[in-house]
Amino acid sequence: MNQTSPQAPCPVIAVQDLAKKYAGKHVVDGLSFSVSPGEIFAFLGPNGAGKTTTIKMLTTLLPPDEGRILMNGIDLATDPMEARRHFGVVFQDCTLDPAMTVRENFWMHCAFYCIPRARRPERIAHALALFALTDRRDSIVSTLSGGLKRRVEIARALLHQPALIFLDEPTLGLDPQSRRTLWDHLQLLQARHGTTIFLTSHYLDEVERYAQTVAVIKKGRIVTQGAVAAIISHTAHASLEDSFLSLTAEDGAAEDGAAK
Ligand SMILES: Nc1ncnc2c1ncn2[C@@H]1O[C@H](COP(=O)(O)OP(=O)(O)OP(=O)(O)O)[C@@H](O)[C@H]1O
Repeated sequence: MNQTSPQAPCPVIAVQDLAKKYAGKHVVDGLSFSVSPGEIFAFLGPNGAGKTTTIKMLTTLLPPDEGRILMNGIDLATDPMEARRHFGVVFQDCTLDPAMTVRENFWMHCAFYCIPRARRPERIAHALALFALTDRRDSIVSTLSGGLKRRVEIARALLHQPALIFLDEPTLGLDPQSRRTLWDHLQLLQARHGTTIFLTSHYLDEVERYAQTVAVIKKGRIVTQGAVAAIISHTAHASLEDSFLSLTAEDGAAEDGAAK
């Protein structure tokens, strides 16, 4: 009998001992975790816990003070340009050009990522179809609703066909219908393309319903990580929200506890 166990898939993200200080105080303090291919991974924490700072380091926008980040095996410290081709990112603040059409915004992104001109129409058509935006392709972005803008931003972030997408609070500020539609599209993206989705959210009911794996941080440190069901069961609560509240309780001042 073959004694070798099946090889675990190479993580899309492998983070080891990541740290960042502001004004001499750690806001990210020795994070280690990995994200498997094709999963929806939710990175949770109270306000000010260090989620956005971590995403900025994972997306090469901020250099870590310590630690190592591998993306599909590529070391961000030594080859950030190559690593950038492997991910897309959508931050909380909209970065679309409001005066341009959806298609023009997509074209700009293709140009930025040096996608050959001949391939751009097909890529753009595919991204529009995946997020049910085809009939909005010639709309000026400023005329779109918040939910549509968010879908446009996510679809745009996929034009260079990244294996991984970072979404910082993707459903923040959207009405229930728009949130549900967005999740439907994210699930489609995961099912059809196997895209790994790394997100932050304060909507823990959504995370419980849609994510497979969760890491919870508090004051820059991981307090738990694992499968959603395992965390709920381990903490002996009825919901992820209850588990989260018990895991991050204490002084109740995570928001103000980190350096400003
Ligand atoms: N450029 C900066 N200079 C100094 N302190 C900063 C800077 N950016 C963030 N911080 C501080 O670092 C801490 C972590 O911030 P971060 O934005 O990463 O938290 P977060 O978990 O994303 O919070 P939220 O859920 O509110 O978005 C906070 O105390 C914040 O005030």
